[in-house]
Amino acid sequence: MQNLKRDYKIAPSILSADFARLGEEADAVLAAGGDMIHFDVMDNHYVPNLTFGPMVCKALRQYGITAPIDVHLMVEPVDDLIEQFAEAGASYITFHPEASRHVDRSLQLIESAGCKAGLVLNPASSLDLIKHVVQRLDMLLLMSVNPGFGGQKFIPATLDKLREARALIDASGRDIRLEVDGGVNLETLKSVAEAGADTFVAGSAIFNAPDYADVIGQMRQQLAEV
Ligand SMILES: O=C(CO)[C@H](O)[C@H](O)COP(=O)(O)O
Ligand SMILES: [Fe+2]
Repeated sequence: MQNLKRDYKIAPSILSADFARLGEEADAVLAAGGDMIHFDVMDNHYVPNLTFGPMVCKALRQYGITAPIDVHLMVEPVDDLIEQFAEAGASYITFHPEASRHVDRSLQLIESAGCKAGLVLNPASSLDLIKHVVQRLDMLLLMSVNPGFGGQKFIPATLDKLREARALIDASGRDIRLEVDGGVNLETLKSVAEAGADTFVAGSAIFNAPDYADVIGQMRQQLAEV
């Protein structure tokens, strides 16, 4: 057992929630122990699926959600949506570097809009992509599935990449959250935490369970053992 003593955060992805009752669902996962809402924005262009935009983020804030909202942009281009999401109440805004022509500029736009900034790397994308912008990052999100859909199987090569990312983050001297997204469940969570992640997106593992508090409680239990 390692004792890493990280500040672990669980980020339920509302991609797997009942969209007809989104406010109640967001409330329920937070009451069940979730730390932040993971908000997957898909444009049917960068990824082959279509979800929701800033109006829905704003509606969640107006409904009374005060927890951080972690906006994962799977859109191309990126910049036009940054200000809109900041105004809609986003806390973190992360994007895929391949989807922005000027990655450093997009990161600066997020910071100037008053949000925490992050990059998202697909399974085949190299960690070299963060090398020259690491001092602008508040979050690095490693995809452990190809983006576009919930309920996919965790790609095991992510574990080595997480270990490398953890070393890069520790060497940077910055407080950067290392988030993992895709196929995180009670079978994969512990190995992901041991590999260095501190923030865990889970959609289907939580929303497809009959009792959100029970599954989040089991996740916390596993994290306490890392
Ligand atoms: O970004 C995503 C997909 O592109 C989702 O956040 C992710 O897939 C969560 O779903 P699950 O936990 O069911 O894998
Ligand atoms: Fe996501």
